[in-house]
Amino acid sequence: MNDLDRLNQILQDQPYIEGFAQPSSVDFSTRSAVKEKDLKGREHLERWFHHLSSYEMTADTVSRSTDNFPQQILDLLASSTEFNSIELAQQWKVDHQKLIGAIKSLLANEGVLATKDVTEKRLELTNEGVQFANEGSPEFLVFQFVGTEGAAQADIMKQPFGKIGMAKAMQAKWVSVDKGLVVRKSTDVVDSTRKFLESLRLGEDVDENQKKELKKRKLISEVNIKGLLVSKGESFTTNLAKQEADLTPEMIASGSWKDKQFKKYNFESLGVVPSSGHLHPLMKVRSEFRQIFFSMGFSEMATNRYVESSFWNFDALFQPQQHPARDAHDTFFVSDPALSTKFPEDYLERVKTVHSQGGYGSAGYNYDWKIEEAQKNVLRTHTTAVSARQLYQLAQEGFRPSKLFSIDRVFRNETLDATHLAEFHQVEGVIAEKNLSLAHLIGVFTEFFKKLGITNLRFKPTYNPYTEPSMEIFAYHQGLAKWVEIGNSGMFRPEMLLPMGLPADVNVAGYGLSLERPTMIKYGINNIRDLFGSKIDLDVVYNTPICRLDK
Ligand SMILES: N[C@@H](Cc1ccccc1)C(=O)O
Repeated sequence: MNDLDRLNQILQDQPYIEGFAQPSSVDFSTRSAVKEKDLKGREHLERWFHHLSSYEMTADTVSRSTDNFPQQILDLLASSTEFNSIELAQQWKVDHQKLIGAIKSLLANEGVLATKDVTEKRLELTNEGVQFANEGSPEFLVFQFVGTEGAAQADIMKQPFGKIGMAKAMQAKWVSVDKGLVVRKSTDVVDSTRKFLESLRLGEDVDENQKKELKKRKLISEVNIKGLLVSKGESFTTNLAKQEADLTPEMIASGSWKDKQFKKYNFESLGVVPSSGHLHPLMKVRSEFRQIFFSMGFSEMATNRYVESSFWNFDALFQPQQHPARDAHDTFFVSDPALSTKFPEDYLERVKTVHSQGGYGSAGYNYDWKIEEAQKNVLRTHTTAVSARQLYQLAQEGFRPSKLFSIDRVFRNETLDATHLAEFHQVEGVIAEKNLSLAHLIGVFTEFFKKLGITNLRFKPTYNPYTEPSMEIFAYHQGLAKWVEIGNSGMFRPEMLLPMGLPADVNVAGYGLSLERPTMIKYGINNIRDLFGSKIDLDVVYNTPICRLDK
């Protein structure tokens, strides 16, 4: 009889072996299973052949498939009164927790099972116990190491098992030492420590004295295992009807609900996490900035104008028309509508004059200022365009001391990299006050950044077309251990303010910073493209904390 015939014979004699899905027909030449859907092909077959050749064909020697656990449990109960889950797990050689899971799933069917909690004391191998069971006890390793030739005690001591192993092997009289040389005293020894550990691991019992010794060596410890004593419930069945989770309109219409079994409500189960909106990290930091501005008496400017004329974005800010920032390399020009047509006429005239001829004590730039250039629409390159409109407005309404801020998007035609995007957010503050000095501005910064937790500021002179003097603001970054630029600032030039109609003794200080940089620092994000833009991972948005505990 060849293997295939043997297998088929067995299948005929014993059509069902617990825990095994059985192949109904086997193509031996390819060793693959055919016709049986729930066979995991080759792997399963291999277990069959292994089984055929090495064991008696009894259910107990087959390690159980967990596929149909609940049904296996019902079948077992049908022919017995009760079982203890801990013992059954051992008998079936399956993970106790998996068995408990299957029992719990059956408990969802009311009355099928009855259970009682049981606790059993078990001996479990400690980590060291597991190691000894796997690799051998240290005393045995020493015995092996010594070999028939003997070994230097110093060499043994260098081994990880050396110290304990030596002591135990001496005690057991397996080895002896003479002038630093360790030799075997016995020819044949048995690593009983390992054997006992292996037995305990398999759930077999060992002699009480041995247990005591292993406990003393901290190789095993007693643990309480919680299990279930399971018996038939008042409506026990081996044939579970599928339980419906939902009562559907169709069931009501057809009346089929009357014959259905419904799952019990589980009031213990956790609810579905409600889905809700999440603030983007940038918006979280923006709201922090807003609160700081509000607490310092600032009011917010309207920033709902992404498309701005060059006039407000550049000209009103005394930025000459040939300035490189106005180049298409740096600025996005809008093609439709390409031009703005409405400007305050006399103000536009005054801006033209201050650029081309000077005035208010300034020599101007002395060039041919063209309205066509000022009309060109751009995506605003800074929120200072918003500030310019607002300051002009302030002059029209009649000057009053004002503290204004804005936080919104700006656009620059940049090469994208880890720290640059073509659109980002600016945080901008503007303070208009009579006889305001640079000292006031520094005072405002100090206060503003203190509220952000940044106390160490330095200033460096810089150039902006619209401010004089201008300063870059630096802060010491503990993490990077260096000074990093955090903002740009300055006192707006009279060439910008006086044409607007602001009184001559009014000074206006302004400062700007990006929203992205502090957000990246606060949330530990290294690449700006992880924070903003089309490639952002939505999980970043879902998972960033509302509240951070900054150091
Ligand atoms: N607009 C400047 C910031 C700034 C605002 C106000 C005054 C001075 C500088 C920038 O884009 O960096």
